[in-house]
Amino acid sequence: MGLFNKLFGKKEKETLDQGLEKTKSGFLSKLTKAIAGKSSVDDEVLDNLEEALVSADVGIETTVQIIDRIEKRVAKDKYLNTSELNGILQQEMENILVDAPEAESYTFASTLPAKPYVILVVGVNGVGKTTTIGKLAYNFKKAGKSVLLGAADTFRAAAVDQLTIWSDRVGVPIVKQGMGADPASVAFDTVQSGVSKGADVVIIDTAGRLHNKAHLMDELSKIKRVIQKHIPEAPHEVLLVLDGSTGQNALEQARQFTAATDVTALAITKLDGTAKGGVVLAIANQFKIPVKFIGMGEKMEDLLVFDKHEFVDSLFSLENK
Ligand SMILES: Nc1nc2c(ncn2[C@@H]2O[C@H](COP(=O)(O)OP(=O)(O)OP(=O)(O)O)[C@@H](O)[C@H]2O)c(=O)[nH]1
Repeated sequence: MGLFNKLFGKKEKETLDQGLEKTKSGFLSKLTKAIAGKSSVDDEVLDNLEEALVSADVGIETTVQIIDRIEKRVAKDKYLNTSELNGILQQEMENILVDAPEAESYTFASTLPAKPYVILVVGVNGVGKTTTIGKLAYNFKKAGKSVLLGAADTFRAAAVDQLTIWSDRVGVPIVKQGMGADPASVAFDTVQSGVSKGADVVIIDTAGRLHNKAHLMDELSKIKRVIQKHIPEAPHEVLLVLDGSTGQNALEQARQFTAATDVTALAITKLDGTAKGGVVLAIANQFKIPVKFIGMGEKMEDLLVFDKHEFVDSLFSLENK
């Protein structure tokens, strides 16, 4: 994503490097062990690489694909030095990560493809959905955009309260109704207000109850239908928030949400402080949905626009600068 590289400054790289420390400490030590003292890429090297990837929660399926690609590129028993092999592994890990179609790529600062640009945020409770919405609002606002939030998670009073706290903290308006109100009605009001106020970005929070797929599907499609009464092309983004620290469980949530609605992008949170950062590769690869944002901490500044090159590069970098 050339578009994002410009925005990936020293500060972002530091946040990424620090946040991924746990993931890479396990990964890199196994990687080093896999290659150390080897003079050729034999089955043992490949087995050890496989172990390094699985231990970082890249998941069996994706790991096997990466190893297969490496095997195809590297003639068996051919000598490669450590940096050559690292380079190939790094490239193949990047290749696994899907890019958003050019038309759907955006940064906080770039001109958005629609006005208002409507982002519907989905995900189960506790994954960091509200925090991510707050961080998105902060970043868009900082880039000079007007933002409106919609509290369509009306199932729990706490969800509306929490979103209100973020709207105050960031200084952006919020549309809400009473607890138990119809989520679709809140979404309708929010988009209507966004249109009449000329907002650049409308971000709508939804309830993430997973106990019943049919229910989730109905609720999300109803929300979409009412939004489309105002803007037929909206929502422009359905952003699924997943908690990266739950590793393979996040994959299960992705499975359920992608079955219930058309998810267009992923935000993976809580990658700081977990050794399971490789799950980003597993999720992107398995669902072929681009990761657009990653959460690297609880503060407003801790949401990064995902850059696959920088992400993989960080997994391989030995020390924090
Ligand atoms: N370390 C870390 N914590 C995060 C991140 N994102 C969110 N959190 C924390 O995770 C917890 C849950 O976040 P919420 O935003 O409240 O989660 P939610 O999905 O909206 O859940 P409910 O509000 O319960 O519906 C909070 O304590 C956040 O501060 C992140 O990227 N890193």
